[in-house]
Amino acid sequence: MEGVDHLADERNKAEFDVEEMKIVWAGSRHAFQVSNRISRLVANDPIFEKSKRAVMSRKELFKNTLKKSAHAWKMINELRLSDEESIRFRSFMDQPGFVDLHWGMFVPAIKGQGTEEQQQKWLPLANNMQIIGCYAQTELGHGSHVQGLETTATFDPQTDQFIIHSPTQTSSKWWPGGLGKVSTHAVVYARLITNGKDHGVHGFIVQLRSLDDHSPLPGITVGDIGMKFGNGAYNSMDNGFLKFDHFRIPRDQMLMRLSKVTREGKYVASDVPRQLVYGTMVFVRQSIVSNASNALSRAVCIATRYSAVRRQFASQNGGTETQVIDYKTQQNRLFPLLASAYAFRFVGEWLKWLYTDVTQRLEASDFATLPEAHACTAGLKSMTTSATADGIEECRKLCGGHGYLWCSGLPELFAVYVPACTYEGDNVVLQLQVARFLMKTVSQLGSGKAPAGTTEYMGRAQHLLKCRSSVKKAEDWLNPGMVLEAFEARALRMAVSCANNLSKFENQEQGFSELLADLVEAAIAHCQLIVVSKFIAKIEGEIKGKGVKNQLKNLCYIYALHLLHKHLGDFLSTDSVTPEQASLASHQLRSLYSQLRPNAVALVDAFNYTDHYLGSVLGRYDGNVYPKLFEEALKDPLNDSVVPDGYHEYIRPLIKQHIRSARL
Ligand SMILES: CCCCCCCC/C=C\CCCCCCCCC/C=C/C(=O)SCCNC(=O)CCNC(=O)[C@H](O)C(C)(C)COP(=O)(O)OP(=O)(O)OC[C@H]1O[C@@H](n2cnc3c(N)ncnc32)[C@H](O)[C@@H]1OP(=O)(O)O
Ligand SMILES: Cc1cc2nc3c(=O)[nH]c(=O)nc-3n(C[C@H](O)[C@H](O)[C@H](O)COP(=O)(O)OP(=O)(O)OC[C@H]3O[C@@H](n4cnc5c(N)ncnc54)[C@H](O)[C@@H]3O)c2cc1C
Repeated sequence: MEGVDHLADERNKAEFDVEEMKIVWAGSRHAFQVSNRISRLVANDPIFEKSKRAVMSRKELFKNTLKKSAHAWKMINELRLSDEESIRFRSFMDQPGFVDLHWGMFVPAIKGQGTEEQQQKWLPLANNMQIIGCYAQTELGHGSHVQGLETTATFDPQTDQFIIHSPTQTSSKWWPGGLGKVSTHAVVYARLITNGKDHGVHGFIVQLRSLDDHSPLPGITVGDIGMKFGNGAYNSMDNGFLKFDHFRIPRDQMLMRLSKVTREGKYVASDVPRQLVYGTMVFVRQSIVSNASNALSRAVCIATRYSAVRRQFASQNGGTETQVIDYKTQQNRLFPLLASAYAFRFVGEWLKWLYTDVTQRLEASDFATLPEAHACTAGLKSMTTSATADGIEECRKLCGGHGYLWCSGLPELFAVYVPACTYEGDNVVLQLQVARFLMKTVSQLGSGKAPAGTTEYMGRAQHLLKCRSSVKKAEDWLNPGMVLEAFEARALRMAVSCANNLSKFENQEQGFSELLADLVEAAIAHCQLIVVSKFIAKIEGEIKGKGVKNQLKNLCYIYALHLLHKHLGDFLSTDSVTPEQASLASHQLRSLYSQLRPNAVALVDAFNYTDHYLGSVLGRYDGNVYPKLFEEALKDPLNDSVVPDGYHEYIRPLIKQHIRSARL
């Protein structure tokens, strides 16, 4: 029935102030107001309609992306939207496209690695979209191993130019988003060579296409790398290839904030760490963590609302059938994902703070926290994207057969999201960076240098290596100190065990390669500790609104205890908990699920997503699922006619042949 709220009973059960929770989720009242206004602006504009993406051809989809991006840009200018509002606008538009890389990587690369003069020259052009840029780092042969890139930028002192060249097929740039068909410019990463000496990988601003007719400049071969996973999905993006044939650029187009080449061809390295050339990746990894909570919360919102609508099997005494959300198995799969969405939100907020802090320190030439910022952004990017990709797929299964329909919104969400486990650093490669950082920290214990920040707990090694959890009853698992201690003990003991095993090898690098799998597990344990500790910090802070804090506490302990349950092998093998304590944790978890149950729909309403953004018949706000599933089915091109195209060619002859042979 149109206009009826099929989830009204669920909403009436809520034991907290949903409006206040919306503000906690958004981060502040201001952020909530911006999101609320901008999401509705996008939802109400027919240009941003997105229900036909799956049935569009690649060309139609790409052109549709261009149309949406141009319209968004027009509105952003006409309405004089601020940077914050514009970012929200693009996010609610919900269509991957070249603008993501222009604003997300090209502009930040110039800001982070360009000199003042270079910024003054290039940023106004980029900010007005008079040039459109991308981030061209990865090559056909190398992505993870950045130092293995093959593109060269050789300085020619005669002409005061760099000659950008792709010496091999594997040196072709391959993957950059926005490169294939749109970008006029790119920040290209290439090996800098002066006077025959290779100085490693540096960034260069390179024009690729004519600003008059968009044709590639002489010496440039560029195109799209082809279809990717899923219909619609990430195929709106023109990921591209690029080959240079001795292409020349002026010397001042090398990004020279970190190091420079003089007119005479002298290479001058500054005293800042060379890793700052990776700064754009650190920035994007940080934003990907916040984005993980967006993607996971969308999937969880769909699965929660649908699980409340969907009924299967009558209860034992007959009567109405059971809502599938009332099955403990459904709760055990769904509620930890709901808790994870909140957990990733809060750790994302904290990571944003950490990133801002390290950026300010770098401005003041304080590089001390850079390794930690790198480890946190790399590790949390890896951990949250893996959990989110798995979580979206679990939400699809939680919706049964209908979850597999494109109109559930989940297949496309998964297809768009899953490359996040690979881009901005393969998730295993990134956890190994965390592991290196942890091994270094462990090796320095006892050296008098106290670990700080997220490794501060390692400074309490003497206690954490010996302590026994004092949990005695299920309620003890609601004690933040006891939960944290179990996670700290597990993370530290896993890291120390790796370090001990490493020390048995004469060659550290060889030992590291042998122990890669254990090292990744230790890194994940450390990252999970960070997320749990930031969630606990959140619930210990000031939180307004009736019942809001209570709900967040439940979610926090569900998050922590489900991790304990999932990684029980780690907790038991490191003696961080006993089997009895683990069983008390499972008992507590079941009780928390029962407490969360009446609040589940309200907790996903607090995300404040419009039906447009969700893009799901199953996750509709009003829960009016079944008639809308029919409506969607009838819109399919196959239903344009009752007798399908091809009947006369392929079906009728078969049937007729069968009838003939049956008569024989
Ligand atoms: C794009 C955002 C758009 C937002 C706007 C739209 C709004 C929409 C809303 C939300 C958007 C959310 C985001 C969506 C994004 C979609 C677009 C995706 C686009 C994808 C782009 C890319 O993939 S770009 C290419 C990324 N490539 C990689 O990540 C490569 C991975 N490899 C590496 O980073 C490094 O090479 C590696 C870390 C593996 C290091 O290798 P190694 O050889 O060991 O390193 P070396 O160079 O020798 O250095 C050793 C030393 O340095 C330390 N270190 C390494 N990296 C860093 C760093 N970044 N910072 C600081 N320190 C670093 C390392 O630990 C070693 O230290 P020591 O051990 O020596 O102490
Ligand atoms: C959708 C999408 C968009 C992208 N956009 C851009 C872009 O805009 N610009 C850009 O420059 N790039 C872009 N990329 C490229 C992306 O950054 C790389 O694909 C990514 O960094 C992974 O590198 P790779 O492909 O070389 O993987 P590989 O390193 O080849 O990974 C293959 C396997 O090897 C394993 N492996 C590799 N090294 C190690 C190791 N040292 N130890 C243990 N295991 C290892 C990995 O875990 C993985 O299982 C994009 C990629 C995708 C999928």
